[in-house]
Amino acid sequence: MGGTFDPIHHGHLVAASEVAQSFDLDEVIFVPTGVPWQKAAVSPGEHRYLMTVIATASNPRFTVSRVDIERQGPTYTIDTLRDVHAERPDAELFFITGADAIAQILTWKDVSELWELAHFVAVSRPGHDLSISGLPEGDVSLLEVPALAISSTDCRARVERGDPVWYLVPDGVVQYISKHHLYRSVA
Ligand SMILES: Nc1ncnc2c1ncn2[C@@H]1O[C@H](COP(=O)(O)OP(=O)(O)OP(=O)(O)O)[C@@H](O)[C@H]1O
Ligand SMILES: O=C(O)c1ccc[n+]([C@@H]2O[C@H](COP(=O)([O-])O)[C@@H](O)[C@H]2O)c1
Repeated sequence: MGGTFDPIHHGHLVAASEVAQSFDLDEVIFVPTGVPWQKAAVSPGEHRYLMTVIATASNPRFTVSRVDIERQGPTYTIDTLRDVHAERPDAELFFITGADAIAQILTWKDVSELWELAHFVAVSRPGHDLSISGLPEGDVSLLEVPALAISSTDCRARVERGDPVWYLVPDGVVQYISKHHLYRSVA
């Protein structure tokens, strides 16, 4: 599952867990983006990586990869999938996205080659239509998951305002955000 994870929240974790169960996956690799070229300024990759490690540490099937944060330049999923394939040449790869991301996928780099590298699974997300018009149906699956109306944008805004993010993100991530004074314009 690729994402900016700024910060990782329970919407991400539920989506990953539901896809793992539905598709009988051995492992879900969370891949924090390095430089997400379709997003404005994001927190340093190392913070996003460490929050993702903290959030996933208790699940033996969840792991975190550094391939995107260690690659120079903008992050493209075509490179993510090639790197993960190189590390696990025998694995069948699935790429987990949300309904908002799948709607944008035709704008991604080398989109026509993505389908050869992985099967794409798009999960439902409150406020976004789950549809696949224009995408190769056999290469993309749609999955309804329990609706959690959580976004990283809202979590960041809550921290900035001094509102709690307990229960929106894992406890360890709340503590990490506080310890490193993330998302506050005045530290
Ligand atoms: N609540 C959610 N339910 C289902 N999928 C989600 C949810 N939040 C994020 N996703 C999906 O997880 C992936 C990574 O999301 P990302 O890290 O960009 O989080 P985000 O909450 O969308 O962040 P931001 O608000 O900063 O844009 C994307 O494919 C996104 O669609
Ligand atoms: O390959 C691309 O061009 C591309 C463009 C936008 C997003 N992505 C990937 O989509 C995933 C979700 O991205 P985001 O920015 O919504 O967190 C993440 O793995 C990104 O690297 C990929």
